[in-house]
Amino acid sequence: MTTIHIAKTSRWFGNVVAVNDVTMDIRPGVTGLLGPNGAGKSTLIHMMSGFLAPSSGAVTLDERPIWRNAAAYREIGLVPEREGMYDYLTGGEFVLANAELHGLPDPGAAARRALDTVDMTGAADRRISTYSKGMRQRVKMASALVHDPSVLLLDEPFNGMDPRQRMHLMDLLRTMGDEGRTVLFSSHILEEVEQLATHIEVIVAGRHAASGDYRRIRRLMTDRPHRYLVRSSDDRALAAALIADPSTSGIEFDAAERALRVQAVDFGRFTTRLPLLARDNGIRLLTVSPSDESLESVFSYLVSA
Ligand SMILES: Nc1ncnc2c1ncn2[C@@H]1O[C@H](COP(=O)(O)OP(=O)(O)OP(=O)(O)O)[C@@H](O)[C@H]1O
Repeated sequence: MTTIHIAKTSRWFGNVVAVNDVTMDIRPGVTGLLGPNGAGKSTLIHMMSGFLAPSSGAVTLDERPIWRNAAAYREIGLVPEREGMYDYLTGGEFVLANAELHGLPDPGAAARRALDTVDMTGAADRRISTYSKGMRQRVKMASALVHDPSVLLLDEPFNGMDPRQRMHLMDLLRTMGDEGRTVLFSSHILEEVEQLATHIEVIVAGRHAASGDYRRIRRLMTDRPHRYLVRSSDDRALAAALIADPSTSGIEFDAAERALRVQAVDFGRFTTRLPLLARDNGIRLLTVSPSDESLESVFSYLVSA
């Protein structure tokens, strides 16, 4: 059972601060590292896997520093986002080369076991250049697992996978988490993280924004104020009715859109109250559309909360 502890850790590149004073623990089981593009997920993962030194703070594996600690590397498997594979090798040769680099006592057996875990035994003798995106991903997984690490870190592993490959990988990661390994994967898609992770850490613009199980993260994301664009048969009367209702905290008329811009207190209350208010006042609703549903706006709300 292994825990990665990230303590007051920052990493900057020149004057770009990629990770800013982050503190979190990654424990056994499956953790999702959720954040929009450029949030600092890869930089954090590279520090956890010993590829990158923190500029300040510390990243440790059961109290031992990871940076420049070969013993720690033996306990960590990394599936990077980018592909650094030799296409002229077969999948089997690639995994075997990794087993040999780790200095394992029986590299052949270790490679066979890892390929079997990811269901690639049948395709192990084919060149990597002939593999689909999902097969390449599985071979990367096998290389990361070849030394039977207690920690598995995966950077955006579901990118470019079809639904079947996605399900297969989810099952595999779930099993590893259930076995007591410490599994962390990054993603910018909430639904993906919800399906798999028992624990979620959210990172935005290099800062740690939230942590908890998916219910807590989902609640944080839906209970925030929402903005809607609303058109109706009588915008003036609707605005008067809405502003008198506790579900609404602000309204303005957008002349260019010929619509109301409504700031709702929270999602659930507004969406139940709006149709009732319209009906009671004899108003027809023509358009109701959320105007700030991008993941970025959700994330920036979390950071400012
Ligand atoms: N080697 C580097 N040199 C300069 N800037 C970097 C370097 N690596 C990362 N950054 C910057 O640090 C920030 C965080 O990048 P990072 O790749 O960690 O984010 P991410 O959440 O993994 O995003 P993505 O999902 O797009 O890869 C970005 O602004 C990025 O441009």
